[in-house]
Amino acid sequence: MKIFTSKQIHELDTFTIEHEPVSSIDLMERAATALTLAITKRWSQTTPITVFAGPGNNGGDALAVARMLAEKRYSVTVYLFNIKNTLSKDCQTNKTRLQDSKHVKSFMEVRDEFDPPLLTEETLVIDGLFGSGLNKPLGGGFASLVSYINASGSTVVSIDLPSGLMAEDNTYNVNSSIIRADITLTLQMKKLCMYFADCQQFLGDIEVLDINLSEDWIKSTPSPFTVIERNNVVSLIKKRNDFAHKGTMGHALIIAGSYGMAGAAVLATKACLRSGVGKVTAHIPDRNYDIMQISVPEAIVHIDKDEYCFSEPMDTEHYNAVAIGPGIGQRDTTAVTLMSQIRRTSRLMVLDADALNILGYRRAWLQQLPPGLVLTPHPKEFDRLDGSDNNSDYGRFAKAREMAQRLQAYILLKGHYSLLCQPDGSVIFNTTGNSGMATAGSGDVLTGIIVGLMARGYSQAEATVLGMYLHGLAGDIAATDKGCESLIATDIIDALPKAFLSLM
Ligand SMILES: NC(=O)C1=CN([C@@H]2O[C@H](COP(=O)(O)OP(=O)(O)OC[C@H]3O[C@@H](n4cnc5c(N)ncnc54)[C@H](OP(=O)(O)O)[C@@H]3O)[C@@H](O)[C@H]2O)[C@H](O)CC1
Ligand SMILES: [K+]
Repeated sequence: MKIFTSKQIHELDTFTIEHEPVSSIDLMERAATALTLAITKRWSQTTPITVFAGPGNNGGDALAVARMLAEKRYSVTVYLFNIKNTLSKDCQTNKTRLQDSKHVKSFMEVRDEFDPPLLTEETLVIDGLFGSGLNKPLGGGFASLVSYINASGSTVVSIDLPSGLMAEDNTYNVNSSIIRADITLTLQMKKLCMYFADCQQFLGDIEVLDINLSEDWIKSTPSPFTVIERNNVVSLIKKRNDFAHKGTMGHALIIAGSYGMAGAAVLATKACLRSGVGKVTAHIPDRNYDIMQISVPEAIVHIDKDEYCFSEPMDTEHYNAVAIGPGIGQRDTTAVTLMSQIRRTSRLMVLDADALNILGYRRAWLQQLPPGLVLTPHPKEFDRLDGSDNNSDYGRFAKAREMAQRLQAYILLKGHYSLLCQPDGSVIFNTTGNSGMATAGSGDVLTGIIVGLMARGYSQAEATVLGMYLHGLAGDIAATDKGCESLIATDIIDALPKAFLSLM
């Protein structure tokens, strides 16, 4: 599924109006009908409703919704903010239609002075101040109104977007000037900001309302940003050959787990074995030998000459894919060995955890990375690689996208919605997964899955897409059983079989 920018959605709007054809006011009426239905489904006629409408089409939607609710005998009070004395054409038409309707309890057009009405916990506020046409953070009277609504304790339904929230980049926005909605009823499709963790505080629950904008336009218009859907993943899954044996199903090498961090190696290795690969070799320091042999009898164990850490590069000819990083630590020996391992490895490679921290603390080395690597940073690891404290998820996303192009790497930025930035500039968002997966070892599991899939014959793009989807899906399956609070990384591994099966 594609994600479009607000500028593109505006074009989609115009295209639909021309080609369906439908008049712009009728399209607004369609949107308002869907919005009204979503509201009446949730709240009964006894709910007192206060509608705040802005001067653009978001406000037009709100006025139409107010009229429809009033006609359904809801008690509706409406404030239309027309500070500049200009309303969009459809907003103006809906103002007239509202004034002509006999059922609206009270309608007030605000030109300058505004005495905020009493809002209680019983009030349902419909926020139609600004939507996708917002062009800068709210200030002045609008910022005060937003703070007033947020402090009121009323339930807030936002139309299309919480007013004050930009559809894409909120890096320089002012949090106190953004509506904190309980529900956002967004039109036709989710906007980019809805995939970022730091915007969730404003959005509440999101419901997407289909208003039948042009399917043809949506199909034929490219977007660099997409969301993985189940059918994309199902079509990626390779069939196993009936005559397969372990020698033909790929051999993964996992370099992980310094002394004291054996668990990271164990988790990555187990997850790798559960991802369909033929064989897995774990390269670990001597001290972790028994732990690995006992914990994962299916693994082949290769011992480093150092008792405690990764200190000698491996010959990787015999492997199909290599993962380096979980729990390897950041000793200087390991750092130097990591670089020489990267240089001499011609196989598909995923770098995670300490491998990324080592690079993050020696950023000059980034220039030496070969193209085609898979990097799986969480936000802090990414910030180290990037050398800055990114203070917004959009900012981090934009930089990861740029870095993936610059390094020609596949950067899988982990988060509530993990996203994969590809060397060609495209970004794929993943929506499987849950907050229970924010737990130690979860990332090691993902690395194990990805290296297993690459060893099994998937390309970097396929393995990362399938890997992040499966990882999240296994986490969701595990959470139905264990709940989010108690979920641990091992539960994700244990749910991998069910996750695979659900896609077959
Ligand atoms: N395709 C769809 O999904 C449909 C969407 N609809 C609704 O339309 C809005 C978008 O409407 P638009 O008129 O483009 O924009 P807004 O209503 O969000 O806002 C425009 C007005 O807001 C003023 N503005 C912008 N930023 C600020 C600010 N920081 N402070 C004060 N005022 C601001 C702007 O004035 P300017 O003079 O700055 O241009 C405009 O007056 C979408 O969100 C949906 O709700 C359709 O109804 C159906 C199809
Ligand atoms: K809004």
